[in-house]
Amino acid sequence: MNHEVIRLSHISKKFKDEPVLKDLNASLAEGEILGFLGPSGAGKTTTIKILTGQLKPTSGDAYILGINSGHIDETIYEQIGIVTDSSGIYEYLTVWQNLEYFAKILKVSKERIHEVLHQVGLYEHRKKPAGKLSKGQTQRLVLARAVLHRPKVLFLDEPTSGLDPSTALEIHKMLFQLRNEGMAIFLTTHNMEEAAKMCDHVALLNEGVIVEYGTPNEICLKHNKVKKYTLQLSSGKTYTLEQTDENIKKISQWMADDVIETLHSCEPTLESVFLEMTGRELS
Ligand SMILES: Nc1ncnc2c1ncn2[C@@H]1O[C@H](COP(=O)(O)OP(=O)(O)OP(=O)(O)O)[C@@H](O)[C@H]1O
Repeated sequence: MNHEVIRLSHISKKFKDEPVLKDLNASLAEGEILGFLGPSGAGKTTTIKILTGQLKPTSGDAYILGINSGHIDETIYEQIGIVTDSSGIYEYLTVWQNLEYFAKILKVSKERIHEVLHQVGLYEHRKKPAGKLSKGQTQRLVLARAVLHRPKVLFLDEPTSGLDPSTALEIHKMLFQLRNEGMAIFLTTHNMEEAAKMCDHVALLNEGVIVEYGTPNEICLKHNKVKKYTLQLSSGKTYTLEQTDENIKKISQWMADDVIETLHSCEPTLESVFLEMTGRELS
């Protein structure tokens, strides 16, 4: 079994008297991606801040690399990488100079800068001022900086938010590669499709409560109580039917009459599970 690198144990957080996180429990092992999914204001960033020692929980314990996050010192930053909105990139420095600056602080070799620039596909752009990069390229530079020192744990707050689908796909490929190298990735998103594709485990967070936790497949199967089918007939009409005795007879008759063009089962998605459990859409 893979080594556990993060544990949230009964974490609650209040700002003044306002409860923002309520009794969160979750864990992340090396070589895995954990997705924290929830709409704006659900408490995702607050959870990252607690895990990285930037905020103290009101109750409960958070552990990172075996250390209680309330007792970590700055040496922990040698082992973690954090990517949030505030990119911390210097616009007037080139791509290379930006990484060189952080490499000095983190005592990372020049060879590693070359390696990471190739990995994120920015080697050709290394002499460009960071301020002239596209949004997707900037995001890749931020990611390059965060993984420069080969952290054991990487925190990503909405890594593909606002990116076009093909750039988002490139970021996904990079994250898979990093995960396969053994990095543990804690990812927040409100993109359920991204989560279903990327994450080994997901926590569905609503108003500070984890309403569902497991692998995306486990969660969808658990909510696949009423089986449904969509059909398109040769007349062009489409139907979504629940699996009842009456509908099975209807479908069998259409089959016998050879009037079915397409027939699919409709399994729940993380999006539909979230809607079912909370009555609200994610995005
Ligand atoms: N320092 C703070 N003081 C008071 N309230 C705060 C503070 N930080 C966050 N909050 C509140 O806590 C709640 C959760 O915020 P958080 O930033 O964790 O949400 P989020 O899920 O990351 O949202 P988003 O997807 O918009 O980034 C929000 O209602 C927010 O207003």
